[in-house]
Amino acid sequence: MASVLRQAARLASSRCLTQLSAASSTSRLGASSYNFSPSSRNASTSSTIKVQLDSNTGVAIMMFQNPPVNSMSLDFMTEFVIAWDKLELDKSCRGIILTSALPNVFSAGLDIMDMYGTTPEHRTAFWKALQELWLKVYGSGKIVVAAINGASPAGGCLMALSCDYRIMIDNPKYKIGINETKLGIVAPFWFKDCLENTVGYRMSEMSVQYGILYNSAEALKIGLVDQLVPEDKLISTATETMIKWFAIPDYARQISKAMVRKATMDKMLAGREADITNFVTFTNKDSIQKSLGMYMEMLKGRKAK
Ligand SMILES: CCCCC/C=C\CCCC/C=C/C(=O)SCCNC(=O)CCNC(=O)[C@H](O)C(C)(C)COP(=O)(O)OP(=O)(O)OC[C@H]1O[C@@H](n2cnc3c(N)ncnc32)[C@H](O)[C@@H]1OP(=O)(O)O
Repeated sequence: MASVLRQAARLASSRCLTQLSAASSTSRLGASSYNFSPSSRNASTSSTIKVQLDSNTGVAIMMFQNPPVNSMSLDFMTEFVIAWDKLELDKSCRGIILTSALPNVFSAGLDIMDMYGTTPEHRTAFWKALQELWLKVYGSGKIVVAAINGASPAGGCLMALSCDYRIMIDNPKYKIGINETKLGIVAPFWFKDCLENTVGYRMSEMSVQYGILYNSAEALKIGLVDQLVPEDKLISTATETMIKWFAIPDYARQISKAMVRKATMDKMLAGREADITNFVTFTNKDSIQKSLGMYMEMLKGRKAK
């Protein structure tokens, strides 16, 4: 155990968890001191990411607004990481709620148009941006809660899986899951690892092969999300949940989080270059380009009906 703790302490000062100790101001706020007065809100906005930080509570809400479906394009992910870095450096921020500013969709996942018909250079930058985003969110010392207010397939699901807690609107029309095989593509190992860490080996084995998208009740049943709430209670529940987590001393929680996530993080960090090469090589294939093209056609055709 002592060696695990030493390792975790080393991790806490490593590249991906540099924010851990910086944010370790122990339990400044308990639930009783919660005050969400509008005057205490800081707002910062890029074109696709909107951030509201309440410096009284330490809760930041990061909203995706990349219409029509919050697809994770290179531009979106770049803006996400810039906004994320600002929050990480802000000591008044102890937790981040991820949600969508658009109706009916949390995120449609990776922007297919960034993978379809683009150059290898573009796809390299695209994949690096995705790795960066994931490393930041998954490796954050802050408490991160996903408030899932709509569809959340593939990359959208990965984003939710990278959080500490997932709350979803209780509505059967909203689906979440790792559905890549349905597009004729393969989710990389770290998508699969995040799913497996959350729902277990057997469930992820079925899930990634079939490319299953679960409705909200099914997602709760398998543990893909932690809680379902009515739409009008989503943000208040996410905020209250966050305040409860704030009662745990930051440093102890952060070290514990780092210990639990270390193996998954290390695997990605060690395989980062190979993962980029795999992605670019895989998406260079004619058959994969054809699958992506057909999927886009299907999406557009569905709309035309
Ligand atoms: C062996 C080694 C392997 C290494 C790795 C190699 C391979 C690559 C792995 C890549 C991992 C991929 C991850 C992904 O995230 S892939 C994306 C998966 N996403 C989806 O399947 C979602 C598709 N979209 C939908 O199901 C729906 O759009 C919706 C999110 C449920 C919303 O439905 P609705 O409100 O009805 O909107 P529309 O369907 O009408 O869509 C509106 C417009 O948005 C366009 N759209 C939708 N999704 C995407 C997307 N992901 N990227 C780009 N564009 C998207 C859609 O075509 C419509 O466009 P239009 O208005 O111009 O017609």
